[in-house]
Amino acid sequence: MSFAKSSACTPHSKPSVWQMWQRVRISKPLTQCITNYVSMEIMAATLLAAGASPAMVHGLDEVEDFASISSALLINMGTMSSEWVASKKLAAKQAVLLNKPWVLDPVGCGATPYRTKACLDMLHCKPTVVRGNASEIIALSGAQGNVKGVDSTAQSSDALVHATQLAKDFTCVVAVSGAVDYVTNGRDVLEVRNGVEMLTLVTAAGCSLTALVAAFVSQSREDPLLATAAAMAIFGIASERALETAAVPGPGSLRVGLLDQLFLLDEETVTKRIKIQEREVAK
Ligand SMILES: Nc1ncnc2c1ncn2[C@@H]1O[C@H](COP(=O)(O)OP(=O)(O)O)[C@@H](O)[C@H]1O
Ligand SMILES: Cc1ncsc1CCOP(=O)(O)O
Ligand SMILES: [Mg+2]
Repeated sequence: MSFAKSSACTPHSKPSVWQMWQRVRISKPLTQCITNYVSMEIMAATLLAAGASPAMVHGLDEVEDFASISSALLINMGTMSSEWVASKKLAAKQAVLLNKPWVLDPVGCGATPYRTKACLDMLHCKPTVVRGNASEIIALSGAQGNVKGVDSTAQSSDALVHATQLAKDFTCVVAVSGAVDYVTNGRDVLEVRNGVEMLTLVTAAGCSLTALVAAFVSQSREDPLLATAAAMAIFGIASERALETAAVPGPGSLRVGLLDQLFLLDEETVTKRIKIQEREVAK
């Protein structure tokens, strides 16, 4: 199945990527982000530009109540301490209790034993989706990876087998980003080929992407696999347009342009550029 030209939707077909995005733009889901100090501003800006309503709320005394009123929850392991981890567990538990989706970004998993254990603990709190770079997903699966802090040293294709196993073991969707993004529920695999390599030089680009996934998934509960791929494709297309239109083709302009393009992208551009394909896997 290719989604390249499939913007139309009949009563019996899946909603298109564009339609999934419009649900976000229309509903403006309140998206609670328990994230890291680096990403807070760009993540909030990304969600706003794409049509969602972000709130960066991580205080232990408040997270549970905030999770109750939010439509989506993003939990990011970037700059953590034991109090933050306690907040994350409380919020995730509340989301699960209220049947709300939550999305995990295991930033830097594998870098230290403390971080790896904290990410694993969160994985046991039943995320709807996990999105990480290749090194993080490999480490999360328990395999020995080559980790360099929060950056990946592996190819996304190397992490696909680990992503698939994690998705099966934890009954969730797992997305690995990279030159090709892979999104799997343990059985089906979608490949997303949108995006630009320079995103790896924009700090918290991946963090922001994961928050966007949370917003998309909250409005397309029936298909978290496609909703995750949709968010990744939209983010990738916006980055392509941002780099093409930048006065200075560097990470600074890409960062700003990405926000502008998330605001400006229209259906024709998305339909023309989208590169989501179902990967053929032996079943
Ligand atoms: N080599 C690449 N070519 C194109 N896009 C890439 C490449 N590497 C990463 N990306 C994109 O950059 C964004 C962030 O992914 P990544 O760098 O893997 O995550 P993180 O920032 O968490 O390490 C994603 O949209 C991904 O598709
Ligand atoms: C640099 C850094 N250090 C701790 S969190 C963080 C941001 C990581 O962002 P991303 O995972 O999107 O590259
Ligand atoms: Mg990351």
